[in-house]
Amino acid sequence: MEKIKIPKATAKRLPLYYRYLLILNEEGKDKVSSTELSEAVQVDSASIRRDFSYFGALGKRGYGYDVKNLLTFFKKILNQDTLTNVALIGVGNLGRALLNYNFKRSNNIRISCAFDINKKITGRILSGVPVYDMDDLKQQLSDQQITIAILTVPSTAAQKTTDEMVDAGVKGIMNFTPIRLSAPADVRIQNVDLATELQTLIYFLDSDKEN
Ligand SMILES: NC(=O)c1ccc[n+]([C@@H]2O[C@H](COP(=O)([O-])OP(=O)(O)OC[C@H]3O[C@@H](n4cnc5c(N)ncnc54)[C@H](O)[C@@H]3O)[C@@H](O)[C@H]2O)c1
Repeated sequence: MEKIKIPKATAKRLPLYYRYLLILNEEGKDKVSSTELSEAVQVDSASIRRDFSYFGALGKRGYGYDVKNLLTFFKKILNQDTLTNVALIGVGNLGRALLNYNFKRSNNIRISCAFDINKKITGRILSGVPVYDMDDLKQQLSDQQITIAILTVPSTAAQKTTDEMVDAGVKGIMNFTPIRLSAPADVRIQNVDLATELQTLIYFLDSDKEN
């Protein structure tokens, strides 16, 4: 499939659209208007129309969008036809919670291997996922062709493990540690920070009160 260059903000909204379209499809709905989509995913309809315009004329004026067509299209663009295997580094409190969470139910993502340095857990299978020693990182990632990893090690080990992951060919890191990692430019890092998200929420609630 031809790669379409789309703005980052649009790319972020794609999974939202996809999830809602799945629901509509399950309900047996054939078409959806941008207004209906807008209410469901909480994105203004002008943005929705603009987002969809990047993918060509998918909608017809006065008719709305064809749900099945859109689904087929998003499936391809989001790679939902293929299962993506990811690795988890650091099987502590947070790591175990993520292992327990079955990503596959809503997305085609699966944590297929985990790594740790703690000999008490390496060599075991937790929540159906084998936990390997960090010494096996390079070999396992290469064997399983994994280029995406979730990082849940203590902050003191964050940069060291990042260097190891980069050396093992990782190109995308979901970073749960509070450390701002340094990595080569071709490695994408997505930082996840509950505290910041909560602070944003508090900020919005406070400013709602003022208005
Ligand atoms: N982003 C968030 O919202 C959020 C929330 C909670 C925790 N965190 C962060 O997530 C990280 C993990 O937190 P936790 O509570 O699960 O910690 P934890 O101590 O329970 O688990 C860390 C695990 O990493 C392993 N580990 C240590 N050094 C390692 C290394 N060099 N290589 C591989 N594995 C190694 C440990 O053996 C342990 O199993 C911390 O950095 C914490 O600050 C982030």
